[in-house]
Amino acid sequence: MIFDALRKLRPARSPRDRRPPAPPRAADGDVLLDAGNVTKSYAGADRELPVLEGIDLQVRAGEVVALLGRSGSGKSTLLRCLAGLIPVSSGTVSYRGTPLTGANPGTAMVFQTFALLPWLTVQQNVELGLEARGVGALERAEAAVGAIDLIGLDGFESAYPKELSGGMRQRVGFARALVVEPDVLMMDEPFSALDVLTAENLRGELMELWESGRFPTRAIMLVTHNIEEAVLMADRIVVLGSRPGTIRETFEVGLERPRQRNSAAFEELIDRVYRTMTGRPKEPRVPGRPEPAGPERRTYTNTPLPTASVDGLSGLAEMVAHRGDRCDLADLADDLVLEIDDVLPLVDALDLLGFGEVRGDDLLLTRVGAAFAGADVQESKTLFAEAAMGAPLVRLITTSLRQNPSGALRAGFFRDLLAHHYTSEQVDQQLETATDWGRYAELYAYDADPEEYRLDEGAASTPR
Ligand SMILES: Nc1ncnc2c1ncn2[C@@H]1O[C@H](COP(=O)(O)OP(=O)(O)OP(=O)(O)O)[C@@H](O)[C@H]1O
Repeated sequence: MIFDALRKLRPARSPRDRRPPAPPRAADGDVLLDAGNVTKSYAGADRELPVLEGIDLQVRAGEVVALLGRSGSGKSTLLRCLAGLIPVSSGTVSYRGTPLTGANPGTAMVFQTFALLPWLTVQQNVELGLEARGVGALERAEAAVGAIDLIGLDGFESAYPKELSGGMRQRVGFARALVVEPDVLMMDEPFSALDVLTAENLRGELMELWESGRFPTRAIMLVTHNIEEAVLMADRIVVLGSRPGTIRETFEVGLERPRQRNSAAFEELIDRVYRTMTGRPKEPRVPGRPEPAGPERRTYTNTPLPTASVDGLSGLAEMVAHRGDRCDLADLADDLVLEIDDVLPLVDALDLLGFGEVRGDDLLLTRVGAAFAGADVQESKTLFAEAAMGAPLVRLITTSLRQNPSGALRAGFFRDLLAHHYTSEQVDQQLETATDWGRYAELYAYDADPEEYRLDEGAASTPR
């Protein structure tokens, strides 16, 4: 309503207004965004590291599309490619049939961290997007007031971000995106920095606006790591696999709005998505290389260490042991109010160590996993040392140290090896895990100064 009123009020465009004339309103089903065979790589130590591969995705008017995937699967990268904020490495992204050559004129972004300028008031922050497009002061002010009203911020126009709660700051983020009336509103984990109740409230208001038709956008794209949020909000859920990010599965939600969280259909869909995300990903296919005939040997290049501490994975193993060595993963995460992103690396770690495996919806402890969960500290260290030698990076560090006469090696040596295959953030994460695991297993010790691994004194008795 407010935006309708705003449209009527809108003064003639100022001569400085550099915005292209608004395209006609897209009809439901019209393709707004079209990604064709998109790949994206980032520069690594000596080559490009693939993040997205072979992405074909269309976003149509009238729909809410959620992108789900494990941490690092490339969700934000894909969103940024679609918004034209970063260029694709190959393939095309089109907006209303025209390939992008820069920022997408039909999108605006809401960020997890709000991205507000602290020295500007709410009103000035909201006007920013319009100012960049050369919109005149009067029109800017009126449009900002409309967006501020729509998103429930009226009364806060002259407040500075530091005076606002997290929820109100994110409302400013929404108003700033909506004020440009983008065809597609893009949201990168917009609720994940907010407390549960604030997130729930804002999510609900947003969906009410969307359903009421008062929203000035024709489609929404949402990046989230929260399966329930995706099922609550989206018409279509696209699940990305990792390394590189490919579309693993697409779910049509098809549930009536407002969605009933405790309906059987809602829960069934959550379970299906959960299963897709917890199931073992297929080994990444390298273009041009034939599929391996048998299971590929695990190496540090194809099997990264999950970001899971010994304490975390032991805790999960103990909880599964308490439930009879087998439990429904989604139920467990639900009972503990854990995000899937927190659980998955622990599950991956149990799997990599041979302590657990996922079958359908369930996580099972293996025989050795059950023994590990029930062991005293010394036994658990022995079992862990044996299992950790099956983790390629831990084995690499241990055998390299054993073969080095001094029994010591700079962390930089392993950092350099990993940098050929992983981004620097992933290298740091993996070395952190390898340090934690190796120390606990008493395979090796690590000195932060001068960043050096050395064989643990008790290493002679540890497995080869
Ligand atoms: N500018 C960059 N330069 C180099 N590597 C990058 C850059 N941006 C992202 N990456 C890497 O690309 C991979 C995908 O990152 P991206 O943020 O797109 O994933 P994501 O699925 O959104 O992850 P998360 O859920 O953790 O936010 C990660 O390994 C990340 O470290």
